[in-house]
Amino acid sequence: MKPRVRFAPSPTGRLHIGNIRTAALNWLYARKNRGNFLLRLDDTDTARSTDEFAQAIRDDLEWLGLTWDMEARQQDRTARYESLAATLKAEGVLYPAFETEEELDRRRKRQLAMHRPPIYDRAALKLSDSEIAEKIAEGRKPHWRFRLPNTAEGTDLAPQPTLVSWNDLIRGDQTVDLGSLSDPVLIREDGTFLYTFTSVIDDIDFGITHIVRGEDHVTNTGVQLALFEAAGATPPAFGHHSLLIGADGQALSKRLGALSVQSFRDLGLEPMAVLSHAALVGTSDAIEPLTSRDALAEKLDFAKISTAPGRFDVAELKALNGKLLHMLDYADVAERLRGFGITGGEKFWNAVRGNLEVLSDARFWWDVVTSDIEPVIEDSKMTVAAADTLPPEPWSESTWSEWTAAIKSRTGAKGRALFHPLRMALTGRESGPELKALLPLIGRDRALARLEGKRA
Ligand SMILES: Nc1ncnc2c1ncn2[C@@H]1O[C@H](COP(=O)(O)OP(=O)(O)OP(=O)(O)O)[C@@H](O)[C@H]1O
Repeated sequence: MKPRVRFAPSPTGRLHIGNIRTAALNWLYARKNRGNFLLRLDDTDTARSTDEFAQAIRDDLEWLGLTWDMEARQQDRTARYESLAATLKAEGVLYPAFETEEELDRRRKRQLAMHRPPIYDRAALKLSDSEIAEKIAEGRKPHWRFRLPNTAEGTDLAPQPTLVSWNDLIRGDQTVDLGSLSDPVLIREDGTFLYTFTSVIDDIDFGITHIVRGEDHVTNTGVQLALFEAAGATPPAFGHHSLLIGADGQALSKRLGALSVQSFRDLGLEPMAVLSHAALVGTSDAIEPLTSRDALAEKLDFAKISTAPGRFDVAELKALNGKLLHMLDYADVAERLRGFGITGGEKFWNAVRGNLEVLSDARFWWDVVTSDIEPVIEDSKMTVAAADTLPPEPWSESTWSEWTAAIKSRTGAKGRALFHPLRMALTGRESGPELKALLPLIGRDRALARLEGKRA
């Protein structure tokens, strides 16, 4: 069966590199196995979800080339959630509870003081139908809890150790003890649904075959497996990857806006560099740039994903971007270079591509070869000799070695003493692209003037 996977962000902020890792692993899995990738916007939290964030998520995914075969928004599916909720309420799988946050907090503190685990005591399950009706008549609104299947015959309501296991695609055998958890609230007092519930219904309805997400969801998976069963559905396979943390160990959150895809776009980074980094960080593969999504998909192997948290350093991403640019052919970038006003063609691109961090850096070297710069004369004896021996045009890539051989025999200088003053005079910079490639692009008039210390 073809896999169907999904990426399910809440539209409550801009996607960060950790979210992108989840999106990339799912997308690449679908790609590798010729399956489908769904974008699901988990916007049941209406207070924090916005259309602007939803659109920004689409834009970021498109920029990365992570296209989707179908989109769903949870807000559009309320009728379906309500209908399944009604069934589960009638079956007693969902039950009403009326405690306030303060009351629950008091109980938790009491349990902790008695060295008991602070799990919900199921007091609401003891309410009779008439007590419930009375509270509702008083205008009180219930929230609804999922009765976890963790009691044994004849043990009343006391939770018993109840192990739920699955073979995780990434972490291997996993077990969650439903006996150690509170019955989760799935419907709030205002009637809105919580993620645990809506996510399962959507995964059933959309025929999701593999759920790949961050390990922040491992416990959730135990509960959701029980929910799949309560809804009479076969659960999909699950894989939980480690979370990414920032270089200084900080957690990432959409709400904080740190390390967002937008910030990478603003820096001028290439989508394939971001995608390569997102897919390979925290795996046993070296982080290297790949120029195509298909090549990245071929490399995907859940067995290679480490369970330790991955560290993300933007400096590494920038270095990766530089490596990627070095691999690109002129045809890949020609149009964008023209957009920067660069008309130097393939020769210029091949000369400078190894010295760029982001593509727009090419603009600087374009100015070096076509506009006036301030030369730096470090060693005038050397530059005078260089000006004297500068050969006539036409120039080629061999001009540089012929010319520097002539300067060397005239001055006796070699190595750095020979090359550094020439570089400083010709480019005004300590380092940069190979001069044998730059020199013909700079041209004789400009080179001569710069060697004479003139702005040219
Ligand atoms: N730091 C992270 N590293 C890797 N994956 C992550 C990270 N944070 C979230 N994810 C994954 O991103 C997907 C989308 O999750 P979600 O929308 O809840 O993101 P979030 O960043 O945790 O959001 P928020 O900060 O708004 O709660 C989930 O599958 C989640 O596991």
